[in-house]
Amino acid sequence: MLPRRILQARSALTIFRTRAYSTEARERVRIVEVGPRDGLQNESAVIPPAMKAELINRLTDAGLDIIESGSFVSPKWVPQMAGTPEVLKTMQRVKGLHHPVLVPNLKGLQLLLDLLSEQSRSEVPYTDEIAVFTAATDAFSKANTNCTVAESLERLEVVTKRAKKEGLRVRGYVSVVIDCPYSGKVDPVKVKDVSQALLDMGCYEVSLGDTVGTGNPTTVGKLLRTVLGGGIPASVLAGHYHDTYGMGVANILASLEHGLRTFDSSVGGLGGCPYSPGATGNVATEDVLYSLRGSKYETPGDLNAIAEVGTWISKVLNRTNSSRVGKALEARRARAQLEKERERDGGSAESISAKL
Ligand SMILES: CC(C)(COP(=O)([O-])OP(=O)([O-])OC[C@H]1O[C@@H](n2cnc3c(N)ncnc32)[C@H](O)[C@@H]1OP(=O)([O-])[O-])[C@@H](O)C(=O)NCCC(=O)NCCSC(=O)C[C@@](C)(O)CC(=O)[O-]
Repeated sequence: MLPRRILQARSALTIFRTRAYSTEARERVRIVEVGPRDGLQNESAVIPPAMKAELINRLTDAGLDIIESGSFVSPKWVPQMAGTPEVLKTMQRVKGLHHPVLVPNLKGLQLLLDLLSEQSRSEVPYTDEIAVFTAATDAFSKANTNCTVAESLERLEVVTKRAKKEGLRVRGYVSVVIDCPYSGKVDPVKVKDVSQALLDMGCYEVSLGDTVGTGNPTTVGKLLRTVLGGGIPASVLAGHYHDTYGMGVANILASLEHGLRTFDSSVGGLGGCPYSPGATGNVATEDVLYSLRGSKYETPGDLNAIAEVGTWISKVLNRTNSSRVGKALEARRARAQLEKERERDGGSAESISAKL
């Protein structure tokens, strides 16, 4: 990992380049980095707030501008997300960046508002955005938040209205948009109806969660045709695709064809879902960025720096890096390092291959 100052300079350069390119006809794709929330919530160990803040800082330094940073949910339900207030207080905050946090009910919102009220007006707020979440099936909704979809929508309407009154942006999630681990195939019409309900209550965007990660371009395409055909514009939709079957990138490319321009991803492919047994993490941020390299789409962040974060957090968590691109870049870095050592030490090509 490079020193933070160098990374900061590099991400400033990325931002500069991004601005420079913006006069050309490249279309901007928004990336919502969900590793520090969706990723870490699924680790068997409870991660200390300082390490979560460190992950967020490294992702910020690597040039990502929307980083989901925690949850105000019951610590009895998801102990891994306890300590979110400490995370928000200690992470570096940069004006203009967003750090959405998940809020399931009024109690969670009140805890967040109490925290925000500790700040002076001149400070960069701990966060300016919450994410509310529901599902397309009652079975998943009950497992995740102990209420039916209809009950959750009632609950979230109150939360959304109050949050907006307090000046917060509200993003919505619909889980299990393709398959539900408890009740099987999901009707796309149900996804459309729940998405519409979230938009009607004031969410600025709805993220469609293939929680189980069973979707492919055909099923995701069918879903999007139904949702878009129901009158919801692509500009208010995001794709949140778990990579269980390795279809995350393919589903994003298919979604781009349908007009979506916002995608959730997690560094190193961290994550899963505590209420979806067997589901793996989100599509890796590194894989998404690499898949769009050289295309007409412009993405935030420095791919190499993000890949370094993926390597670092995978080591810290003692898990395999799930990003194919991250692993390939790491192997390339290791090789370059060995070549540098050879040049320095005058070692032979054979000794390098032996080390590799
Ligand atoms: C919604 C509840 C709270 C209902 O859970 P409940 O048990 O019905 O709630 P309750 O109102 O009866 O309260 C039970 C206890 O929790 C406390 N409590 C109640 N609310 C809060 C709160 N906000 N923060 C802290 N504490 C809270 C409350 O005070 C009480 O404490 P006690 O009296 O027992 O000591 C619970 O089910 C819950 O927290 N669920 C969260 C589940 C979760 O975080 N899931 C993962 C995120 S969703 C996801 O990952 C999918 C997504 C978004 O990524 C998209 C995709 O991939 O599909």
